[in-house]
Amino acid sequence: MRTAAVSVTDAGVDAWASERLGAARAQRLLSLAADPGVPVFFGRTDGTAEAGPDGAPETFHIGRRHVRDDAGDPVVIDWRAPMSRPFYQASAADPQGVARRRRFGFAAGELTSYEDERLAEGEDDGGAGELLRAEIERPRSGPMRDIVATIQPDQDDIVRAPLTESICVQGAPGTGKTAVGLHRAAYLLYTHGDQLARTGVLVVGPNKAFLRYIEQVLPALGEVEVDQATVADLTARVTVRTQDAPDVAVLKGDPRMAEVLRRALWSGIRKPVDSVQVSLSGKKYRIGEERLKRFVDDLRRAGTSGVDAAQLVHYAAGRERLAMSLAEYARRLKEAGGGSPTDAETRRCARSAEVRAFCDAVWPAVDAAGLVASLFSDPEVLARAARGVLTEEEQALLHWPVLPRSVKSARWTPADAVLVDEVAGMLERTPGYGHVMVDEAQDLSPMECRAVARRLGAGSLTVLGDLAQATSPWAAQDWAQTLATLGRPETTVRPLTRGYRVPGEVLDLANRLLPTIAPGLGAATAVRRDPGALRLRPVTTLAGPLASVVSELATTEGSTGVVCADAAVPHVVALLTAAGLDVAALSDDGSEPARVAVVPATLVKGLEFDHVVVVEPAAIVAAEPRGLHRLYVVLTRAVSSLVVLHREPLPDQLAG
Ligand SMILES: Nc1ncnc2c1ncn2[C@@H]1O[C@H](COP(=O)(O)OP(=O)(O)OP(=O)(O)O)[C@@H](O)[C@H]1O
Repeated sequence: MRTAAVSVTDAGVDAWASERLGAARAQRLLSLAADPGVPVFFGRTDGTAEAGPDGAPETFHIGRRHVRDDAGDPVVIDWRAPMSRPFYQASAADPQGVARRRRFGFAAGELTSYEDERLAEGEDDGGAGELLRAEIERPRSGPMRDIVATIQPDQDDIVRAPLTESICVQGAPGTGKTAVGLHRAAYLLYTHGDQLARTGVLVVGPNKAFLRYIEQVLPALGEVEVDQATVADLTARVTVRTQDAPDVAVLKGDPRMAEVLRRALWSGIRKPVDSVQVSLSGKKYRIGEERLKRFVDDLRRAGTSGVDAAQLVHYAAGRERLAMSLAEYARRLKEAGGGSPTDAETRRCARSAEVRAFCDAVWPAVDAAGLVASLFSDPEVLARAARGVLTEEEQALLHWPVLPRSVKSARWTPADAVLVDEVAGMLERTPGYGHVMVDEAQDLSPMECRAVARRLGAGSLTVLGDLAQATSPWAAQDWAQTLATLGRPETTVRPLTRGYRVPGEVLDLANRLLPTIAPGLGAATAVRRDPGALRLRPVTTLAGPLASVVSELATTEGSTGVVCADAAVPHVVALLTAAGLDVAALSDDGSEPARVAVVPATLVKGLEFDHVVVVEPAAIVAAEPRGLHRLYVVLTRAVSSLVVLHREPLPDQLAG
């Protein structure tokens, strides 16, 4: 196929055609470029004799993309094609026409092993084969890998759900939520490529370190047309310079703020107090006050009380339509007098100085950041918009203690940026994607959910998260509220319960926190156990034991994360560096993590390391209000081994 693409000859029709052909050929070659580290296929299904044509059993190889032979017949089937489905879904109980399933093991592009399940003879490994274990335990370096070779049936159900279906996946740590979400995006792009190429796919993640970690997965799957962003990226309309205190952040993330902003915006519209004279192709027409009032009222109603949110007239569009209403009215007057003004003349009238001046007076142009700044700067302005919605104490929390010299130079916070974006979304329609995937969704505030919902348009949603890992102060107790605020209240919540990442011994430890942090939420069951995976080490001094553990791990293949309370990061880096170890702190600028990385506890969510050393759990718990939730996240990052070093006693819940 590569040779055929290279040898496409340029018939030399014209320069434009040649250029297009060249671009198409380059694109095709890119899509055919093989990663030498991954095989052309990783699985095979042999059909039962009856299932094949002429009674002969059919054999399919399954791979990352389809491959044809010279005659154009398929030799490898794309994992996303309907024909590949039995590879993922067939079982001894429901063989789906598959007599034997074979999985291949590879290392550095070389075939190293294979594993068979003779489904026709009632034999299947229940998704716990050696190859799955080997794949999970393969040492990690760099970004996240795809799991196409070993997607499990419950995961596959989610990956292949129809595009129109919005899904919320509630899954314990390491159950494959992120992996499943990304594979779903790849599946949807494959299955509905034309539609999604127009509307796009958006992946929303918690921070840059996380996006960096997942960014390679989709290109590795052959999909490149996906935008990846944090909520901060999506709402970057003002320069964020500082953080809010937690109580202020909670208030600014509260959905009541949307009502306050809505009122503030639309209450800026004033009643016309006089008639207006407009000119249309050289003649002047007077429009009476009552008629002007009706124009304004009708448009305001269309902007504030539509039956369907999608039909609401945006503020800026309302302004344009008001100008057009005046011009159209003048046109009708002129026509009644026997004139026949053209569309261009009518539009010119709508842009005329008199009409502009009228619109500026009754329907003033609004700057989103300016509106939020005026609310925070002027208690009276805020009180008018917030009366009956926020208490006086709450209003007081929102006031800026020091007024900024300009809107631009204000000390905006991340929560403010979301509010500014909310206003911008009322001013003008925000372009929406055809599918939006939100990871770590348990941490979004209601106002952040609204920001994501604005990008959703008419599309569908994949929400991934774990209520037990909710560390933000506005954390929800259940998914209903989040899904409603994301604009898809009817979304079904699907649990994933098999833990792939974390060995059973480590998961058992972390699960002891669950009754306290998320009562009622089911614990995951680990697919693997390893007696050596967990070491709890009380110590009297930190420096020596830490250096010796880390230097021991540094000699192993794969990645090591030393996780500690954020404030302890410089100290831990200094201790390890003084011991001659090559370590670096992980930062949130999206740069590549070091092979041995010191990771602030608040940045570790969604990431994983072959080996994790947790330093002083009590300090991690003490650092924030939802510290036990944070500790649960921290304890569930290890693929192969977890060492816990502590001078202070472990939290009571962990003592088993
Ligand atoms: N079917 C699978 N085959 C092989 N590896 C898998 C499979 N499912 C998940 N994994 C691996 O398990 C690890 C955890 O997956 P992932 O990060 O998607 O979990 P998660 O549910 O998002 O976890 P968390 O909530 O802790 O962030 C990853 O290394 C992933 O590649």
